[in-house]
Amino acid sequence: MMDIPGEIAPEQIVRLEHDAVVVLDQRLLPAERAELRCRSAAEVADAIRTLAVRGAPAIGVAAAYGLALAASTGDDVDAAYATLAASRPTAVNLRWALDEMRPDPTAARARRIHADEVERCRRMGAHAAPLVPERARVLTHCNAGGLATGGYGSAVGAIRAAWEQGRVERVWVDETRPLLQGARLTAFELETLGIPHAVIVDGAAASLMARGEVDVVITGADRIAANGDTANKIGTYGLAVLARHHGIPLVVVAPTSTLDPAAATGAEIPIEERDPAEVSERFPAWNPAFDVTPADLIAAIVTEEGVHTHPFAESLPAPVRAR
Ligand SMILES: CSC[C@H]1O[C@H](OP(=O)(O)O)[C@H](O)[C@@H]1O
Repeated sequence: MMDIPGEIAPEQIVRLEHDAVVVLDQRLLPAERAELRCRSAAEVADAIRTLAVRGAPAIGVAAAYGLALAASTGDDVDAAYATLAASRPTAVNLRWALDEMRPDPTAARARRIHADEVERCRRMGAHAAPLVPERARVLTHCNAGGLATGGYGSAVGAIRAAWEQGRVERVWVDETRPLLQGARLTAFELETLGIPHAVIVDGAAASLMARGEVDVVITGADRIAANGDTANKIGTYGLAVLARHHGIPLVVVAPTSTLDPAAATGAEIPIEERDPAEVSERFPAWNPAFDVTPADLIAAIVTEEGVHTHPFAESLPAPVRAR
């Protein structure tokens, strides 16, 4: 794999030290690179809740480190588990990672979970790249890069792998209101990777598609139900409807730690509602952080196990077990 100058290493995104879980504070990127030291599971939960660390796999990894920290400092592990599990409701990776850690809440197991998530991203990138047409103009939403997965990235990992195969002409980056994960984080990562890109306001995606400027839409996910219904950042469903209208494939890239076989359909996926002040300091607002895209609007779901197509209830693999 090519080393990319300036790429943020997995241990810079989130790591466990002897007395703290250290996260790169993504709220300050790209203007400032500052670390946040979380000295308890409660402080890790706060970092997840405030999106200092965010992205489904990355919050799972941070929670795994938080449980290992609690165990190493003699704190009540069950209480730490509950505190971390309650930090954000939608990304199933959070509960998956905590469940993987619970029988053996050690630093070594948490680090294994982190390393495995990054390796899954590399495998997903390799599976997804051939789905990207030659000279593709790719549209992506929110941030599903290394910052969101603890390294390499899921949707951005797929874009990176396709770029390295010469398949990408440019990337349209939805700014992704209200917290601008696209404009702040995805654009930053693509700049670091040297991949041509342009930030657009979320409302511009429709016109780009109508002008024939988009060949494929690639996103990450926060929870995928057994039938393939997919929860992702708010606005993804609208993109899916637009893509279907314009005959453009939507490809979801997510590790098996994002699969939730206990949710039969998207109706069972809890959707986080965040502080309306993130949308408007002055006026009333409604601020759901995610929406659900029905499986029939998704062309393919790519996990580290491969490319899965309809019917997803039969093609999706079981969630992975930590090694
Ligand atoms: C690869 S998971 C990224 C996923 O998480 C983001 O949400 P948030 O920034 O609120 O954690 C968004 O839904 C991304 O697609």
